[in-house]
Amino acid sequence: MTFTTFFERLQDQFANNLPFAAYRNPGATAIKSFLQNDNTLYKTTDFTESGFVFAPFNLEDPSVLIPVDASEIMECDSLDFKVKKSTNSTSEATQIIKESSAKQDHIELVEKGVEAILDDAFEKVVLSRKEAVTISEAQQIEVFKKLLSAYPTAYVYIWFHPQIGLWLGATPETLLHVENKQVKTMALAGTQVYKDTTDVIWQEKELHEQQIVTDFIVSGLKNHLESITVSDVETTKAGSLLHLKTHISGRINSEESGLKNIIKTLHPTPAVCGMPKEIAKSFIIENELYKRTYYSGFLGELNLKKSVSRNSNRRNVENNAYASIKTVSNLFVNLRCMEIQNNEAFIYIGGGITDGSNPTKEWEETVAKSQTMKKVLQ
Ligand SMILES: C=C(O[C@@H]1C=C(C(=O)O)C=C[C@H]1O)C(=O)O
Repeated sequence: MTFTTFFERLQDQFANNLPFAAYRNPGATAIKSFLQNDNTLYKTTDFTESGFVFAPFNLEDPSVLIPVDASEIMECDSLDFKVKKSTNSTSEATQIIKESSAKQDHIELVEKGVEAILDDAFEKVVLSRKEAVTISEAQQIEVFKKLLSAYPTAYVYIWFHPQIGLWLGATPETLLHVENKQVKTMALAGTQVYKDTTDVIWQEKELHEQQIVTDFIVSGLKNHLESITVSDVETTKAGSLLHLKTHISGRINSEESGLKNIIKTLHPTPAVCGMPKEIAKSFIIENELYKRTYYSGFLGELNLKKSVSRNSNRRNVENNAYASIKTVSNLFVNLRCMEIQNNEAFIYIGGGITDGSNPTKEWEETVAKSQTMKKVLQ
């Protein structure tokens, strides 16, 4: 399908108020989409269903599914398109007024978090905020094109359900990649602004907050996986930011260790919640000044059947005999994202707090992270 037809179909789906998800995997050129045939709000009950899942931060709230069986699946290539530059409509004056109270509020929230850590309530907590930016209504699907163009190495998506809303993002963080029994994930944390090099020095605070994430993931996965491998920690670039990343992989060791149990063990990881998980989660729900809903939840392909041919040299007919079906889930953490309501975009941004956190610097980190979305709203 051509890029133009693909986007016309997305636009029609949106105009008809029908649910859809469109996305491009990190580093890929194909853009895929699920267009749901009806406007039902389907939910996953145990992550055994097949489709596109959109799950909240708090799994006590429902996870939405666009089922394979109720959808048309389309695909196009993103190689051949250019994005038009448009002018920014946000008034600087309004931005400044909104920012001054937002800054004070976030600093106070972080101070509260640091105090709780010093009181030994927990070791790490990720604290976040929501910021409104005025946009023109016509921009909605155009913003997705801009994200595709600006962030080739991120997982870029647009997701819509008439009963939930419109979300977009360009996230650097994989929650889980599962192919049959093979599982891959990552520990991503620690942030600094990219300044022309990835060869940078990391402070103790960042190394510590990222190590908490690695340790949590590895110890949780030990109950579900065998042959676990953990890479060295590396610096990775996400837009104009740098993070610390460790790759973790292994093989599911028993039938009981299904996707549901692995998701429940990992999500939300200390990259977006904290350590210990449940205490940090309660602190977030009680103290953040808004409800996260789907920010820092996860989304992506759930239990899709994909056929793989074992020998690409054979002719088509024989290929079929050699093809096997694998079950693939490709889930990403919903970060660097926004929710669009009419002519307002709500950007969601947060950062990891430990005993070494400086509240003003944490505010600045959220400002830097907000640029990932603001860049495509200008
Ligand atoms: C919470 C966010 O990002 C997470 C927190 C990070 C940090 O605290 O340094 C870095 C990457 C992400 O794991 C966000 O982007 O909103």
